[in-house]
Formats: sequence, structure tokens, C-alpha cells
Amino acid sequence: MILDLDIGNTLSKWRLKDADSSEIRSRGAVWTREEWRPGADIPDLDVVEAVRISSVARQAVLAQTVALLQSRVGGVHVAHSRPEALGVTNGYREPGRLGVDRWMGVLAGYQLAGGCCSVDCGSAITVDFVLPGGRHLGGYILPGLRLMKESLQLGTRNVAIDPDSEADELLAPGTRTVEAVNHGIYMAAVSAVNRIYSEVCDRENVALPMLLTGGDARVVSRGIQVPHAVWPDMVYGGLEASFPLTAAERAGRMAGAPLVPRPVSLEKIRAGLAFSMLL
Ligand SMILES: Nc1ncnc2c1ncn2[C@@H]1O[C@H](COP(=O)(O)OP(=O)(O)OP(=O)(O)O)[C@@H](O)[C@H]1O
Ligand SMILES: CC(C)(CO)[C@@H](O)C(=O)NCCC(=O)O
Ligand SMILES: [K+]
Repeated sequence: MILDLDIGNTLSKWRLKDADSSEIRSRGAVWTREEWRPGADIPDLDVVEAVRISSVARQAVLAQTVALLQSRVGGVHVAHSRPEALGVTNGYREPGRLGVDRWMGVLAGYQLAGGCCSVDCGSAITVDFVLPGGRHLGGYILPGLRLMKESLQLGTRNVAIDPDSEADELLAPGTRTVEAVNHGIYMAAVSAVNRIYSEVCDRENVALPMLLTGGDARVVSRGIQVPHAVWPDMVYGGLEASFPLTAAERAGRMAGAPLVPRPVSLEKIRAGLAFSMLL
């Protein structure tokens, strides 16, 4: 089995992938913390032959995790943001400073779709762009839904947005505090993603497919106006592309990859932008 780890600021996600069949056998998530205590929510390391890690947690968390895994598992591969990889050039002035989860998302998106807009809706919402030739432009970082809500301190932090709500409901004026907050932060998140996408496609003269991942991807997806696909395993896709271990991975296949959404025309994107600027 291959253990893939996506260590975020809040949650550490893991999945076990069968090295022979390339199937995903199990998955889970634990709160990001410095110590991995054995328990039901942690995979059984006895069946693991290789580990791949993307981590944006504090250095000590990664160091502790790697130390633990190296004593138990043969191959431990840790991803880093590089100036260039798999045909993509990193747009950051200091490439190593780009969050490695964003870099993994961009590499996966590029491998799947060529140029694309990759959006990660987690603790932060990040929006990255890579052009069809492989030039990553950099991107945008905004607070995620939960962080926005917590920062308001209106006593609504424990009332989550129902992930099954329709965008239409979530964008209506709220008639109680919890609703006003939930609808406000939802409006902030989806307006920003819609606007960023249109602005960047306009300035770069290209309509790009959009890919969404992260804990809040499904609910954000409902408020996105342009064609896009949700790919929960996009960060893992970057790990597969960076450290291919199975036959399928070596052939360029990433687990759970969606069909590439076909973007609307640049004219339509520009018409939408012009309309929003009139208001
Ligand atoms: N069981 C859960 N626990 C915590 N957050 C959850 C859960 N399910 C969904 N979420 C939502 O997912 C978001 C966290 O997403 P994700 O797991 O992608 O975050 P993360 O890995 O901590 O993000 P980052 O990489 O930005 O640190 C939260 O904002 C929350 O709204
Ligand atoms: C923005 C987050 C927190 C999103 O998980 C992560 O990618 C990160 O810590 N990035 C480092 C800063 C940067 O990407 O510019
Ligand atoms: K994340």
C-alpha cells in the first residue's frame, strides 16, 4: 500500500492506495498536530510500503511525522515547491515559498488539463493560474469560510454552512445573525473566485478550465458561474505526478481525476466582467 498524506493547517488527510491495482482502499482525516498517536483514525502502517507527503503545517509537525514514518516504512517522499517541475514553471519570486499544497494542485491540474485555474477551498481559499505553456502566474490567498466566520466573533462559529444548501439560498439576504454571517461569507468567497477567474482570463487572453478541491469545494462549487470540476484528490494528484509509483501513475493517470471542464469562450467571460463592472 501507498500512504498519501496531505497535511493542512487544520486537517491532515490520508488515503491508502493499492500499489498493484491503483485503487483507493481507505481514507481518513485527523486534526493536524505534532504527535501521531496510534488510534482508529490513523492508518495501519504495517501494510504501508511507501509514503508521499504534502505538508503546509509547521516544520516541527512535518519533521516529527517524517521521523515516525521513516522508522516504519521504506520509501518516504516529501514534496517541495520547486522552480520548475513537470513542465510547469513556478511563478513565485521565491519558488520555495509557494505553499506546497498549491504547487501540488497546480502540477495535477496542468497534467490533467494543461493550462488551468486551480482553486483550493480549505482553511484558506487559494486560487492559482497556470497558462497552457506551463507558466504558473502565482495566485491569490483569501481566508476560508471557517476562518472568515471565526474572525467575526458573533457567536456563530459552531453553525456551519450546510454543505447541501443551494447557492441561491446561500446568496439571499440573511434574516438572523447566523444566516447573515453564513450568507455574507459565502457571497465573499464565491464572488472573489468568480471575479478573480474572469479578471485573470481577461488579462491573459485565455479561457481556462477551472478545478476545485478542499473541504469546502462542493459548497463553493455551487456558487461558481463558469464550467468547472471538483476534484477532491487534486493535491494527491500532484503527489502521484511528482512521485509516480504504480504502473497507472507512470502512465500519467491520477486517481479520481474528473473530466476536464470545457471553459466558456473568452467573449462570454469578458461580457460577464463588463456586466459586473456596470453595477
Ligand atoms: N470534518 C471537518 N473538520 C473540519 N473542517 C471541515 C470538515 N469537513 C469539512 N470541513 C471544511 O473544510 C475546511 C477545511 O478544508 P481542508 O480540509 O481542505 O482544510 P485544510 O487542509 O486545513 O486547509 P489548508 O490546507 O488551507 O490548511 C474547513 O473550512 C471546513 O469548513
Ligand atoms: C495558503 C495555505 C495556508 C493554504 O493551505 C498554504 O498554501 C501556505 O501555507 N502557503 C504558504 C504561503 C504562500 O503560498 O504564499
Ligand atoms: K488544503
